[in-house]
Amino acid sequence: MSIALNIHLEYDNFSLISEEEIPLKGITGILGHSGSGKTSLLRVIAGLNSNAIGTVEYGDIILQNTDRNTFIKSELRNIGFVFQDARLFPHLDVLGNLDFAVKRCQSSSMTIDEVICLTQIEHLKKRHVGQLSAGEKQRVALARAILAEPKLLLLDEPLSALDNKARGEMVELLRNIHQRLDLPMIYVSHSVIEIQQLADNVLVMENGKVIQRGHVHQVINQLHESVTHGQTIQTSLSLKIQQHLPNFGLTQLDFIDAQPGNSRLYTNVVDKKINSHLRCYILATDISITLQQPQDTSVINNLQGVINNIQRLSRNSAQITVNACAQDFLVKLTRYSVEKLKLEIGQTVYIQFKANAIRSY
Ligand SMILES: Nc1ncnc2c1ncn2[C@@H]1O[C@H](COP(=O)(O)OP(=O)(O)OP(=O)(O)O)[C@@H](O)[C@H]1O
Repeated sequence: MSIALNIHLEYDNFSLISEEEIPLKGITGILGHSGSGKTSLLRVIAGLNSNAIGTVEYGDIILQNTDRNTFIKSELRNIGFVFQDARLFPHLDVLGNLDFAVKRCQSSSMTIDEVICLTQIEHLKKRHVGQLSAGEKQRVALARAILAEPKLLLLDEPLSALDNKARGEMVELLRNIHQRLDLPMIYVSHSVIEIQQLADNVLVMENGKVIQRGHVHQVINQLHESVTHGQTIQTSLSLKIQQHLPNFGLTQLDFIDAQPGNSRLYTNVVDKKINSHLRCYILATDISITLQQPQDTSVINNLQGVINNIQRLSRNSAQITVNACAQDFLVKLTRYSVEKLKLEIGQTVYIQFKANAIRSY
């Protein structure tokens, strides 16, 4: 099932044109600069933008069809929305805010206590909204949205006011909730890392249009610097947890489809079960290239590969794509290094990166 959009929305200096099919499975990330139209698109889906012209279909349910004068009101769409600012009722405590949602949804199959447990806010029940941190407010907003039992949850930059640690915890929480409730989500952000860590499919927006779409790793590995907007290019991948080496503070990883032991990689110890998958990324600036197989090096990760692309990024830097173990790795080098090593397409090289270069939240 999917949401099918064929929409045109016009403001004075901006138009959103979207002919898109968004899968109602997994988490879809929408990535783009500020002002690219991400929120406008979410608002159209939620029924919060009645100026939009065209059709919005949820499976075979028509949510909007301008030609037929059909427009299902937002409150009847059964679509949850968590905004950038949590939008809680400031005069109520946490329970009061959640009770309010329960009263509006007569048929909730989850109890308020179950949702409180799921969103890990037991200790906040009696607190007033003014006594909550930004991350705590977002948990409560999430609990409130879940209590209404939406069939789809829209999240508009819910982590933008959080520090790095709280972001990591929220990403983990959102992933758990998605899995436990099998609740499709559309998640908007301008952070490549948030989208990389959370989304299964990604749409990239620019100037009111979707310019790129596909599986998360594929889209992120093809992002152009104009979209990453100062965020470093990265290799996005999922690796299998092979074993933990607690004495060294390391976890051994492998490519998901690789024969065991063929292509060992190491990262700083990760709290995940053996054989589970780690969604991770390596910044292009964290990988270096050598022409000979490194010997006696302190850099723990070394892979042989072949250069399959060299792209100039600026006057003095280039992005090199090295295919190693059937995975493309993106490497950012200075023009000086590219010329010094005489790098060219088809050449066999070795890439190397430290354990802490394999990052995840
Ligand atoms: N109600 C409105 N009236 C006029 N212009 C609007 C309105 N809402 C949004 N816009 C304009 O539409 C464009 C897209 O806005 P939108 O909020 O969808 O972008 P965004 O990608 O979500 O940005 P951000 O990441 O900053 O939230 C912007 O130029 C914005 O100024």
